[in-house]
Amino acid sequence: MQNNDDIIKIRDFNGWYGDKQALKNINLDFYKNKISAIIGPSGCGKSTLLRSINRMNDEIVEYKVNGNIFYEDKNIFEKDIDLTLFRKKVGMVFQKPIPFPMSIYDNVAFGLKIHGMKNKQKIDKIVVKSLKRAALWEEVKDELDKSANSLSGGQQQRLCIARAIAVDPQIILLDEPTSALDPIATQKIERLIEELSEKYTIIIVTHNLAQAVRISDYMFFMYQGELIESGLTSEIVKTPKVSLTEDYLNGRIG
Ligand SMILES: Nc1ncnc2c1ncn2[C@@H]1O[C@H](COP(=O)(O)OP(=O)(O)OP(=O)(O)O)[C@@H](O)[C@H]1O
Repeated sequence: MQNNDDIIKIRDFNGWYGDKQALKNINLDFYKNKISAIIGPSGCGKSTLLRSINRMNDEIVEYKVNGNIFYEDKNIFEKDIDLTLFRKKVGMVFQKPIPFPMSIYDNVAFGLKIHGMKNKQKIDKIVVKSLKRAALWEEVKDELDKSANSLSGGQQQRLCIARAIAVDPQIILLDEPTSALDPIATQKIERLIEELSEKYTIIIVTHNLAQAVRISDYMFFMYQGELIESGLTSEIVKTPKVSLTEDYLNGRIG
């Protein structure tokens, strides 16, 4: 793993919901322009870990952490961090595609306007580019003014990805992005994720082991709040070092 550039470093990291510890002494690196999959059985802490990376869990009052997460060597818990700017760089896509109740165009332009962009031509250009990158352009180019709610679930998820891309992130966090989608839409999103990794760092939480094996470069297997094993997906799948990982891969737990 040493030959890669790390973009996120997590060190001695713990997270609690009230008294319940959800993350236990997590230490790991996520690498630039790679697809990293966080896997493990339900309740093992995958989403909590993902939502800690862009401080999304700050919104949960009883959630407390200690330890450190570094984004490009800057501690994300430092007081002077500009959270809006930080989340622009570390975007997130959720399990259920939830477009804003507005047009397709406005959904993608939304973040740009929030961040103060006013030049209509520039916004138009980025909207088109983002929809193309999210592999949605061909399907929506003649109906940009239509409500985003008129799109199918798979199209809505690609729209949410376009919305995340529009503000020029470095990292895209995806929390079970295909679990509400049918197999064809899932396949499209998987192909898209692979394409996106050329430009972005992708961290995906999935309970779908086959999906993690198909698309990820690195795997992070969690169990009961702990990181049990991590490494190249191809190596972990072939020769897991820890028996718990082997049990999970063989469907004996989870
Ligand atoms: N808002 C919350 N308040 C209290 N406990 C929570 C909260 N969110 C998660 N937990 C608990 O923290 C633990 C880890 O949950 P988390 O959602 O991170 O797991 P997960 O691996 O993503 O699970 P799943 O695959 O089912 O989504 C679980 O025991 C869960 O019940």
